[in-house]
Amino acid sequence: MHAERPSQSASRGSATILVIVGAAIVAERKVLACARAHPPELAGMWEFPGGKVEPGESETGALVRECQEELGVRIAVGDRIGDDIPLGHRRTVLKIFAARLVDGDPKPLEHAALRWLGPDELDDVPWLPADAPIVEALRAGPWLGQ
Ligand SMILES: Nc1nc2c([nH]c(=O)n2[C@H]2C[C@H](O)[C@@H](COP(=O)(O)OP(=O)(O)OP(=O)(O)O)O2)c(=O)[nH]1
Repeated sequence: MHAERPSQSASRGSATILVIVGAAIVAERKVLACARAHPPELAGMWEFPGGKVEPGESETGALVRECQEELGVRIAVGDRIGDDIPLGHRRTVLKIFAARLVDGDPKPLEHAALRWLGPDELDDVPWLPADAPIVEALRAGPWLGQ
């Protein structure tokens, strides 16, 4: 037996990689998009709800916590959508998961606005640039009934 190698998603060399998780919450063939309220350089850009995975937290656990904090809903986390997306100059990676609502109606507790977008409406909002491959995967994939 070979010894198990350390997870490449958790570390590269000696430096820890910061993981940001986002939820593509789908209901009735629409996905929930959220307008950032802050910081000023990101305000008005749209994203998937989520945030940083805290030390000791699982990616799924972080996503459930962030959606509770940001939207006041309970979600069930499903499959990954797309690949890991490197973010900016830091050792940060974005991972998006499909999700569905289990309890509650999303409210913009931390965002400037929320919109449910069908497959023909995905270009109606200015997404954060890093989200472009995920938007394309949603447009082409099965999640919105395509
Ligand atoms: N949540 C989220 N963040 C994204 C997406 N696309 C993208 O580039 N980002 C970037 C924007 C931010 O630089 C970073 C997430 O930071 P954040 O401020 O939402 O994370 P957080 O809630 O844990 O942070 P904090 O305000 O509690 O410090 O990832 C996305 O679709 N969803």
